[in-house]
Amino acid sequence: MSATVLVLNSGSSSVKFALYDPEREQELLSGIAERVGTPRASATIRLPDGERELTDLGDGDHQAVLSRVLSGLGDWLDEQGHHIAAVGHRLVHGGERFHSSVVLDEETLAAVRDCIPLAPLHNPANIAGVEAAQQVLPEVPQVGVFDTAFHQTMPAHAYRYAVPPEWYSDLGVRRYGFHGTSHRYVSQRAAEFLDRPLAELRMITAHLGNGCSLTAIRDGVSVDTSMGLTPLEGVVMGTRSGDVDPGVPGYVQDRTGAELEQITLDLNKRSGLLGLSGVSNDMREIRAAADDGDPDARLALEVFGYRLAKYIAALAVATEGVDVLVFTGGIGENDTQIRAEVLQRLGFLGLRLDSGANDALRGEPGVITTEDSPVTALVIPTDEELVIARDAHQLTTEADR
Ligand SMILES: Nc1ncnc2c1ncn2[C@@H]1O[C@H](COP(=O)(O)OP(=O)(O)O)[C@@H](O)[C@H]1O
Ligand SMILES: CC(=O)OP(=O)(O)O
Ligand SMILES: [Mg+2]
Repeated sequence: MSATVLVLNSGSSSVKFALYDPEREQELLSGIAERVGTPRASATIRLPDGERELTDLGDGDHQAVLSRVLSGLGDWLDEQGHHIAAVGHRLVHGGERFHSSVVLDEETLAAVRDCIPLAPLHNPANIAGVEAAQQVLPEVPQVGVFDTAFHQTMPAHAYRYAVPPEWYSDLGVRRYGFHGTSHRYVSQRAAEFLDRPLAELRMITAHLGNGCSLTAIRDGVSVDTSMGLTPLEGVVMGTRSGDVDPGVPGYVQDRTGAELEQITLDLNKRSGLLGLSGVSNDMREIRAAADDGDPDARLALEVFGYRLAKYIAALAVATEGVDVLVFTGGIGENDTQIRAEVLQRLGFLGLRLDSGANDALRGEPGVITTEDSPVTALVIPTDEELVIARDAHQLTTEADR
């Protein structure tokens, strides 16, 4: 029987999962469950020989979904001679407590629960995933891999906000940063790709997916990042506003009488590319609309690109100059136009676009600047699930080594 690692990314309405062979670092299957928490929940498992649809997931909660997915996989696992030796969970917020991944026992899980107020939109669903896995696979160790952990190296001048001191001391109001698993992975892969020691590179990584964030990396560690207390701060995202004047929610409340909760939801779900374009939160659809001449879609793209370049230049202060700029995430890996625009705007920092190389690169690693460019920009596909599988494997086999 070969030991595999199940990776779970449990959101409030969807659960993404993947199964890895940790020794070969190979993904064996992946899948997604949608409309989780409703009786209409469904799941798709992508196996090497095709897709399998699972419906009839009971009441559709995290436990029912996971239990059905595992029973649906049972035969296949047996046939292949695989068993699940560990489960790795994406956990969004680990507060100041977690600087690295951790085996989830009663004590550590309680500490993750303590972080719920910091991430009320993410942590409860993540924890529901852990509890479901504990129920369904009671003998199997569970590991938590935090979005925030990689950023715990930031200096105080980068993570403190200029707000009343008890907001920090009593409430934990500070910059935490997110997508750390992705920033950590692509920074290491970029150094390997360039065959240079990571510790010597002043690097900025741009994770551009549905959520978007940038990280300044020096000596291989995060020294600043664009997301803050929550994943709402920073650059423009699919549905999130990124930075706005902190006076905006109060102003909107005064003018409309809307509840703060609703305004926060609007900033998270009805803003960003979706809010500006009025078309979609999906970059491909916005591009298509802009190509058809839609002025709002064009403006959305301009704001997105401008704000991205502006933020990269700001983070160059944290790295004290830039050697390497990395693009990743669905947009960073595939959208050649946004990469070209950002590089053109940042020409003054020493980025020289190689248009041919850039246009040719979609979803694969590669350099997109010219050979004489003082700063190297490259594309590195991210793989958060692989990192979670690696960490889960390492932490659960360490004791045997
Ligand atoms: N070929 C493409 N061209 C431009 N954008 C793309 C392309 N493929 C995916 N994207 C964009 O990537 C974003 C999703 O990124 P992804 O990393 O998959 O998201 P998530 O954060 O959910 O993991 C969407 O805006 C999508 O439109
Ligand atoms: C924390 C965060 O922004 O995650 P995502 O990009 O998956 O929404
Ligand atoms: Mg992704």
